[in-house]
Amino acid sequence: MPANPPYRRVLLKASGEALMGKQGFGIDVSVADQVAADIAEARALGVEVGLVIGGGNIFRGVAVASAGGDRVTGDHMGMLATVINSLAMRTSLVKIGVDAVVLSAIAMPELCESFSQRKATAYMNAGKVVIFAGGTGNPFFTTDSAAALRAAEIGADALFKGTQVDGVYSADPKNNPDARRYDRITHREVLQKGLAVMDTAAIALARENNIPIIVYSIHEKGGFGAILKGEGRCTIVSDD
Ligand SMILES: Nc1ncnc2c1ncn2[C@@H]1O[C@H](COP(=O)(O)OP(=O)(O)O)[C@@H](O)[C@H]1O
Ligand SMILES: O=c1ccn([C@@H]2O[C@H](COP(=O)(O)OP(=O)(O)O)[C@@H](O)[C@H]2O)c(=O)[nH]1
Repeated sequence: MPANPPYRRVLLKASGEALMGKQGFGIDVSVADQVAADIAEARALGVEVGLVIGGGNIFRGVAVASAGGDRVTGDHMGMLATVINSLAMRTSLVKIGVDAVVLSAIAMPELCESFSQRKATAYMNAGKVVIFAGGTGNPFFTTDSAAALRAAEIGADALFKGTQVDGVYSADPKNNPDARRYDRITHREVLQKGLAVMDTAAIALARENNIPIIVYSIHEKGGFGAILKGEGRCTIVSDD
């Protein structure tokens, strides 16, 4: 283990879709437990962790819109899905002794505290894992954008995107067997080439705030810790 992992504070965006495991819907507790174990490993390395979890395993707003319904209501439903996932992640973390708190962009005081930047920073300084629920609190955004926003607000050194694939490719690797994986690429190139691993608003916000993005597979057990130790498989998106 290096004496000083290169990142002191990171924001992890974990795919909601990954949380359903092989079930096709909802939460596979064994996946939530694995993500929690990976976060515990990062904490043991001395890295402070903020977490944004998606909602795609339960609901996406576009599903309502494409069925002829109201997109804003659909997005509200999607944001509520992220609260459900956040509560599940808190449970998985607390049960292995990791102190974690959920802060929601949408007030629901009976369930969790409301988000404020000052509260989030104070909890992180105190060593808690802060789980940011409810996305940005606004429709027409995604949890990728929420992750970039919260990363900037808490002064994260890096934004980790734990997703279904192990990095940024020249084309979507799910449909293109010939797609090549990048070890490094700049934010600008990802935007210019239209590489759709993360939404453009999130990449632009990270770029404006000089936050590198590390894309890796959330399914790789111990993958998060390995990258923090400078060993894992990933793509680093950075303008340096
Ligand atoms: N150029 C690319 N490189 C890597 N993945 C890509 C690329 N283009 C599209 N993708 C797809 O983007 C997906 C990740 O984005 P997203 O659906 O937002 O996942 P998440 O559930 O992590 O939010 C990957 O599963 C991959 O299939
Ligand atoms: O700031 C936000 C974040 C999320 N969402 C809604 O919540 C859903 C779930 O989030 P996302 O699709 O980003 O989840 P993931 O792909 O990571 O599972 C989205 O589809 C949107 O409908 C939203 O409206 N505003």
